[in-house]
Amino acid sequence: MTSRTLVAGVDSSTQSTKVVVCDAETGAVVRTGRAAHPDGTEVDPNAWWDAFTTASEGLLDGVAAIGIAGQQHGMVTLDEDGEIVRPALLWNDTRSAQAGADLTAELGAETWATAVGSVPVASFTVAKLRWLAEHEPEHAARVARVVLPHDWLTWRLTGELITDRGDASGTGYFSPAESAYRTDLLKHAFGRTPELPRVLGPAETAGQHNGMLVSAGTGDNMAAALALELAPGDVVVSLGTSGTVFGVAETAAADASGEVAGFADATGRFLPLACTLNAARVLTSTATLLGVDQNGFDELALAAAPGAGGLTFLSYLDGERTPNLPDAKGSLSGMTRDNMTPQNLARAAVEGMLSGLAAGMDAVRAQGVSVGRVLLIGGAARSAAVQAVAPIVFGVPVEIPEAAEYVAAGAARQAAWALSSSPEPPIWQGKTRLTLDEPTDAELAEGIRVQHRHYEARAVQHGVPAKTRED
Ligand SMILES: Nc1ncnc2c1ncn2[C@@H]1O[C@H](COP(=O)(O)OP(=O)(O)O)[C@@H](O)[C@H]1O
Ligand SMILES: O=C(CO)[C@@H](O)[C@H](O)COP(=O)(O)O
Repeated sequence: MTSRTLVAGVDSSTQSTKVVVCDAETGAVVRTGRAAHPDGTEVDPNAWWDAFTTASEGLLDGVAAIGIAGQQHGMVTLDEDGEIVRPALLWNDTRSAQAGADLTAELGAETWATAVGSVPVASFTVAKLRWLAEHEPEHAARVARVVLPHDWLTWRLTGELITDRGDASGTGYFSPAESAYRTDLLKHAFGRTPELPRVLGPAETAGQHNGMLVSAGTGDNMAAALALELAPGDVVVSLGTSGTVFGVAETAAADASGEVAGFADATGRFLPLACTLNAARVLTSTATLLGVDQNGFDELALAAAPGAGGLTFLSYLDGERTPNLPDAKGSLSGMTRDNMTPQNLARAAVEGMLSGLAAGMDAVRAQGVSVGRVLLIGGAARSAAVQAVAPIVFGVPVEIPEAAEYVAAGAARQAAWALSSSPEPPIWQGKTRLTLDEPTDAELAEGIRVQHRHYEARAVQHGVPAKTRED
């Protein structure tokens, strides 16, 4: 009997760590594990290590290589001794909104987009570092190294300060087009240049851990793209804590409007991406309000007619990133005595959350990404209501890849690639995909999108620009 080679992939995302162990040749999943992260937008990185240890317990025997994918942008600061200076500020922590606005005003949106592919809103590491320099100078003074969540976990495994193009492209001080750090921009934001992790190529090796090869790792969205083997016309919509829309591109994006982040991917190409702060948790919060569980929520939403009787839910429950309204609050509009039902509210939550992503899809499309079909992934893609509403709101065919942890699978595929020393990632067996029913009433579908855009435009018009806020 020939023994098969095993590889592991880790997804250290906002709410949890997931680990998958796969057959390196076929990609077949043989073991999985999971552990929760603490809530909150600032987290001690040691909690991610603990979650990784718990989630991977008993899974890694006989594994030849491992790759780590992580939530993007989080600011992990280390001192001279490698100690954590302060809890990491996560991608969804909006206290750095003013810093992002200031950086944009100081150099101009066009300059940032050209230099690093993105305009620095609150999520970007560069804005968080500016916030640290301004608000916690005693912590800033201790910072000797700045890394991202996946870099920190890779460092814990290997002792090497390593990153990859994909995750580095979310810092705001790395040029995806040039594949090089822009330390001038880091210095501009932070006042000096702490040590940064070395950027590896897609199939390079970061080091070793307990006899396993450790690959470069990457950001969670880049890992999902690697797992899904995106073809031209494929656009992913991921419904986790964040909502993201992205496709693979051959050239770097530079959107000075700031709606699309011009990231690099994990294969040497590019990953234009729009991100919202409000996805799966819009549904869970609304379910809690309605006193139902996820299945009960789906039943309610599916019992309402498309359009939710005219209710429009602008789901900015955690502020918003796209559009850039860090201080926005959610709103429910169009209420009448007739339409205020639990069914319509549940439906409006699904339609509102997905409409925000449809707007992101328009922005990604405007960057030259063709949208032939949507691949829907992430925790909330499991929702029957989401599956019913997504084809209506997106207006293109929607497929649900076979239930799987795509971020962790992408990290595992990267590990298999690093192990193979081949120029291309291994070809893994195609996963089956469920094609969702397409809408029959295009006019109604357009009505939902138009209504959402109307309220979104109003929110943008009345939104408080970061530069006029009082901290
Ligand atoms: N059937 C479902 N309906 C709606 N939401 C769901 C469902 N299953 C899981 N979720 C939600 O998905 C989220 C987790 O998704 P995940 O993609 O793992 O997030 P992240 O990667 O940000 O940690 C949680 O908020 C969870 O409540
Ligand atoms: O900030 C972004 C993308 O730019 C987020 O997508 C984070 O990478 C967090 O991802 P999830 O935990 O929601 O998957």
